[in-house]
Amino acid sequence: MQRSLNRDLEHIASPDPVLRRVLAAEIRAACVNVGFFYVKHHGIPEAVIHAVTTSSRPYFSLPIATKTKLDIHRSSNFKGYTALLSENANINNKGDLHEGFDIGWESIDHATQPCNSGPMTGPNVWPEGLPGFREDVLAYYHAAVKLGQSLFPIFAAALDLPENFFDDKFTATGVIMRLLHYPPQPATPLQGVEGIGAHTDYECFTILWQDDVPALQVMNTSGTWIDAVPIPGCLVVNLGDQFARWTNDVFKSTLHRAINASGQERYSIPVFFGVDHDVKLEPIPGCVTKDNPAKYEVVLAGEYVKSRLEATYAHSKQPFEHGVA
Ligand SMILES: O=C(O)CCC(=O)C(=O)O
Ligand SMILES: [Fe+2]
Repeated sequence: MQRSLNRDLEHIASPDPVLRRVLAAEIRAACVNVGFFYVKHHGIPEAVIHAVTTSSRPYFSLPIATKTKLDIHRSSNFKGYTALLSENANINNKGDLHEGFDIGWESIDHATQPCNSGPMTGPNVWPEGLPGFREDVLAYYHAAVKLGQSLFPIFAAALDLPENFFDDKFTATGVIMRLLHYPPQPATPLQGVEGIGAHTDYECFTILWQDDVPALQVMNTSGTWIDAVPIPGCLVVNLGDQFARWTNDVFKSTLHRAINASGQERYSIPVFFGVDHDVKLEPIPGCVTKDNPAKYEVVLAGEYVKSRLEATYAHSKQPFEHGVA
């Protein structure tokens, strides 16, 4: 992915509307043409990133039996551990060569209760014996939520909407965060096994931290895979299908995949920004025109994400349904 797709968020909350409009125009160009961009000056403190990435490694080094105690199939709302090959982002593949740990909204201090996030409502599950793990993961989650909250007004401006358009549609209860670990795999992957198969994301947008091991690839409009190499100090932002449906494909949700052929372990952290579960994804004003007629049926945001998650994990569900695992 070109370095010209690097957006500087320094002025994201500037009181100067001209600076915010310049940023919105740059972000619009990336969203309409590519659906992927890098961000620098994103505001997530280096110490918060360091803590969560340092906590992620010992988590994945836990014995498999410890990790599968919290297997995502034991949860009714997609929380916990996903084992190697248990997710399958591309249904034509055989399973993804990564393992993960998924959480949803939770207050750091237990003081506030999350409001209803619809079908995904439910407590997070936390492994025992890793002091500081929950705190480090939640600190990153909340810092990422703050960044996502600051991006929504810019996306709104990029769509020629009032900057507060998403304010009553995003309370952060639909935000899912994953710690991911990709073991190395051969440079020519076995047929049907990639780190994560070609897919589009399900929510409005994703903020991705990746370590310095390259693996992520994005498909361009000619159907060629382009490397989205890690850039120090930058995060990747990509749009997902909630935004594509809502904007009638004015904003692009682009196919991407990861293949870790580096010979080293790779770690990444995507945070997926879904809007509140009861938001109807009806075409945003201005996105349906004579030349761009409505393409999608109207769906509820939370039901939509739930159905996509169910499809992703369906192929590894059986042993849990029959109580074997
Ligand atoms: O790990 C990565 O670089 C990409 C992860 C991803 O695409 C996803 O989890 O949806
Ligand atoms: Fe993705």
